[in-house]
Amino acid sequence: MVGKRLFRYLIPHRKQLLAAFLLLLCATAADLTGPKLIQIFIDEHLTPRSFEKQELILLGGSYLVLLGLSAGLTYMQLVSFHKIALKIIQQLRMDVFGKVQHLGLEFFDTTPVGSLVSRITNDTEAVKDLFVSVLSTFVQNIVFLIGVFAAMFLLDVRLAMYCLVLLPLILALMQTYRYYSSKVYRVLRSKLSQLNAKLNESLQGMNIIQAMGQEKRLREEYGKINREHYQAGLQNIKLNGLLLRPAVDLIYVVTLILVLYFFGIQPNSAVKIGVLYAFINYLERFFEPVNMMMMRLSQMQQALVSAERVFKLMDEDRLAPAQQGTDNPKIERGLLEFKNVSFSYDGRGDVLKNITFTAKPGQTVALVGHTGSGKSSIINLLMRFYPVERGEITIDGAPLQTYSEEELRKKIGLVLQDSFLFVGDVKQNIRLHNQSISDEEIVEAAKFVQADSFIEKLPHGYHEPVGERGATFSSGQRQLVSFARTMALQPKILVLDEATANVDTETEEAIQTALENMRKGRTTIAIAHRLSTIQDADLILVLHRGEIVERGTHQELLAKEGLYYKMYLLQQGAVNVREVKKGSK
Ligand SMILES: Nc1ncnc2c1ncn2[C@@H]1O[C@H](COP(=O)(O)OP(=O)(O)OP(=O)(O)O)[C@@H](O)[C@H]1O
Repeated sequence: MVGKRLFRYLIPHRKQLLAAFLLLLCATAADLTGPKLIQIFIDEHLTPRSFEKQELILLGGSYLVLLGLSAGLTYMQLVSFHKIALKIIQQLRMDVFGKVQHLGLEFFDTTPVGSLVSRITNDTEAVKDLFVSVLSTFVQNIVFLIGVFAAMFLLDVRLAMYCLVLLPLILALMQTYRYYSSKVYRVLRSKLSQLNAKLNESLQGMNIIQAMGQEKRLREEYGKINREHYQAGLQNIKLNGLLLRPAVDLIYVVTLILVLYFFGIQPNSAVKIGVLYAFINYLERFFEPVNMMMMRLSQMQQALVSAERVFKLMDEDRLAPAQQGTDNPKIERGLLEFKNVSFSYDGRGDVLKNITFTAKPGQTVALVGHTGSGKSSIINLLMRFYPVERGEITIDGAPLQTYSEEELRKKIGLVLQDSFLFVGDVKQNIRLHNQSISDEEIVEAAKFVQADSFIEKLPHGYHEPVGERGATFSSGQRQLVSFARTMALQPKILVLDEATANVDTETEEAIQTALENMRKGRTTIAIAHRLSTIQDADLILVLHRGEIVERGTHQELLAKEGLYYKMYLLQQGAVNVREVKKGSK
């Protein structure tokens, strides 16, 4: 199964493969003719003591030419096989990377990032070995073996027939090795994956780890997996040590003794000494490729286990929800409706229950509620990160799932609490490699969200380098850059996960002004953690355990004296609220 799929990757390269194979044949033929020439030298010149100069020059010259030819052809075939192998692996990596990009967030919720990295890098690397060294070694050595056998038959049929018995013995040995080693390799690869996952977790959360003094615990956890990895590695080495070279060597020694006993040491042996020399030479050459193959068998097994893991990832069916139908509606106005939407991440408890609301074009709808009440889940569905299974979400009257990915991403701008910046510079982070956005539009977008003033002050302005995750920028600055990025696309609908905590007053003011500007004229769905920022919202939805328990404007909700009122009270302090209420009456 795995082998078949890997084989499919070879098909586009069949012509190059054939050429490499021919080169290999020629190289092997050149290599194998050597002992034959030496046999002629021993039997026809050395034993009868006939040293005809011209014949000897011819023989010696041919031997040298053969050596040169064999070296040249070997080089060429090696390069050819490696080229094919590298191309295949390049394709495999692209395929698996492409697949991962289309997986749904549902998949990422349950798969450690480190283990994915392990599959895309380590496992494909192991598969590369299969094509780079295993395949060429196997093809080469099988050809070599056939050549050795042919030469043996030409030399002495009887001797060669005896040696044929070796083949099933060696195949049985290979099979036994494969059976045991695949088990060990599976453990080994999964431990490596776990090591990477733990490493990733430790590096990602370094600030928290250091702040909470978790270094020792994580070191211990990492150490535990590392020990298990070592144990599996040790088992593997023992298996290799026992079944690979030593077992083959043993067969070789026994065969050698038998051949010498039956054909060599007998006083009136019918076999000539030159033939015996050449035969033993061939026998040695027979075991050379067998040993090579046995050594590669370990790599092959490792590669097959890795390929199995890579293909499992490629077969993953938790895909990101895709467009359905071919209507290709366009978002023109920004009318957004949730109709009786219920949702569960795990198919057990509902985290959203019967959510129904309408955001008219240009309106701001704010989502408020305690932590875990379902605010982000509403956004996750609206962004089509998860499929809507019960109820319906429509935009401008068309169901969400009928929109193309491109239309959704272009017309719905998302600003998350934790702004993610890519490695590159500020300008690239705003443009995100969208060539339809001009430099002027970038500056315009930055000005629009008040990011311009801080960017201008950076030593390299818009070309200021950005490191991984934008770690050298403050959270407020990251937020402003991500606002500019969103606004550069001029979205029709804005989805905001408000994050104004942890920024200085000046930046907060800039952010608030930016948000106000951004919301103008476009439908906005905003998660508000601080109720003071959404008082002017057209509709406020108060969520509690996945349900909308209250809805209305700020004043209406205060008048109700329900959950919103209590939340507001907590945030503002009791005295202020009473004043606010009095003022509103
Ligand atoms: N990816 C997920 N997989 C499974 N359950 C999830 C996932 N994300 C959230 N939940 C659960 O869904 C519920 C709603 O979470 P959600 O993130 O929507 O709340 P929230 O109101 O946005 O909270 P907060 O204000 O803390 O961000 C919670 O009980 C949470 O445990």
